[in-house]
Amino acid sequence: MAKLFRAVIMGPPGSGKGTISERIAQSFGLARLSSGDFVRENIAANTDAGVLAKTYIERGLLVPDHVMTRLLLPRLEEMTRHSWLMDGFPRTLAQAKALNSTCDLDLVISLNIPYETLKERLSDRWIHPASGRVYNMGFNPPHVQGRDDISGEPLIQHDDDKPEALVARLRHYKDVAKPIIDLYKSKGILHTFSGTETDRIWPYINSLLSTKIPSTSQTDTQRIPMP
Ligand SMILES: Nc1ncnc2c1ncn2[C@H]1C[C@H](O)[C@@H](COP(=O)(O)OP(=O)(O)OP(=O)(O)O)O1
Ligand SMILES: Nc1nc2c(ncn2[C@@H]2O[C@H](COP(=O)(O)OP(=O)(O)O)[C@@H](O)[C@H]2O)c(=O)[nH]1
Repeated sequence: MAKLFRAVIMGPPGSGKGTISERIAQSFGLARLSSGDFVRENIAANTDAGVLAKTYIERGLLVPDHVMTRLLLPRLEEMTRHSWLMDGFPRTLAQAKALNSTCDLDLVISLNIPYETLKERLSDRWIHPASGRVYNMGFNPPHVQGRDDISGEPLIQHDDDKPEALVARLRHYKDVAKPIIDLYKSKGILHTFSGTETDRIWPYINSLLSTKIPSTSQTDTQRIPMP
């Protein structure tokens, strides 16, 4: 069996984690895992962790570490035979340490995008909540305005994507991400990509990953459902 590959993508809100994860999943056939999707699925399914998580998200807070690890680590342990890319976890040093004790990461991608760019992108971000598909009215608009391309269902905007919420979110990201980035740097697995356009960053990520994992066909792409 080919060696398994485990990676994490980090970056502030709007930095392109979701967009780039999707491209990586399509090009390299990794399972794409999103902590935000897991949280939302657990809320929708009314699991114990989901009910608890909802009380924090409603107040605009991050979900506490012990709830996140209870939600995610068992899923990762089930994925012993998959290569995967995780978006949105770890978001704190405690989460990074918990992840460390579950698996060995091969690579961490960190996106470094200027504030003005993040602000512009997020004010124009539209999401299909059920699938997590993300659109931008300029960069990748839906075929029909306000509707998801695949399901035709309505798109929504998150309140915390509004500029007034963004400054606080970015400050928070910088504070909590620094020790995580330092940890991965010290392990020699951190790769940082800077720029204002995903299409210009993507070729560098693509060529880095090409040296680490073999390309597979797009049909191998999977979005992992809830257990
Ligand atoms: N690792 C985590 N730790 C704590 N809370 C989390 C974590 N991942 C997700 N959550 C919670 C809080 C988030 O506001 C919510 C949705 O997450 P997510 O989909 O990643 O959206 P987001 O809007 O916070 O991130 P981004 O804008 O960077 O895509 O779920
Ligand atoms: N204009 C523009 N928008 C982009 C670019 N890359 C991503 N986006 C959009 O910016 C928003 C944030 O991207 P997303 O992948 O959701 O970032 P995340 O919050 O880090 O997961 C989405 O609406 C994307 O469609 C880019 O290069 N240019």
